[in-house]
Amino acid sequence: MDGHFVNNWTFGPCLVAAVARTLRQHSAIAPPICDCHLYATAPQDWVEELQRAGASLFTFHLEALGGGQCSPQGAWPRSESVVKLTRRIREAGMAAGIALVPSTPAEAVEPYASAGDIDLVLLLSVEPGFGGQAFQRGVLPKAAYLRRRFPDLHIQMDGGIGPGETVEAAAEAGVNIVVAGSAIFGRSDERRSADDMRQTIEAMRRSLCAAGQPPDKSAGGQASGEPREGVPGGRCSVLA
Ligand SMILES: O=C(CO)[C@@H](O)[C@H](O)COP(=O)(O)O
Repeated sequence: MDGHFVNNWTFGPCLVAAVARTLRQHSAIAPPICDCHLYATAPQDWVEELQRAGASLFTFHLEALGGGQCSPQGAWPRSESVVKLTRRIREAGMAAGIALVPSTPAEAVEPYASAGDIDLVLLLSVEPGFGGQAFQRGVLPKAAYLRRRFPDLHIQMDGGIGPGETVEAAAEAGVNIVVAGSAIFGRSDERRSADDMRQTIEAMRRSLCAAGQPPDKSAGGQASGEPREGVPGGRCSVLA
């Protein structure tokens, strides 16, 4: 958070570097995932610095680059500045993600997902800026729509998600990565809370597998359904 795109400030590359170092030492996932979601007006200014800091996933807001608007004819553009940024992110060796605030429709990201410009779409399920807000169920149809259109795409959801109803609804809509703040940090049962959410997502992936959507083995999918060629699904992940 840069204090411009949202009215809040979090941290920059120095802390990302410290987190990445800690992840390399302690994460059970090798190589670890260092997921950076930029609430920044100029995400393009941070690519190389975050790559050097150890970021593995760089997600920026489509709205920051003016990409959340459709044409008067109702068409969603594939903006050159967005494509250029996704290329730079990938050339720097990171996965590229596009984030949408709750009011930006899923269609806005379709041109990039269709063209294979991105690895992930992040759907915010709260207004950006602060943790501890209530989950907005209205974003669920966006996830379901994107999952139908792009079975291979990582769909991440962030905001107001915790064990139980919210993670279940997200998983059912096709989300395969959830980000949780208050459901994990500052709780005495943080491990249980994270495990619980992970299990919910994995169980949903398993049932989608059974219905013909097996896991993406290349991404380390853990669902147990028999993989069927050409019918992908996402890796189950909980990021905190
Ligand atoms: O950055 C944001 C919202 O701006 C989110 O990442 C939230 O901070 C997640 O926290 P909870 O909603 O899970 O408390």
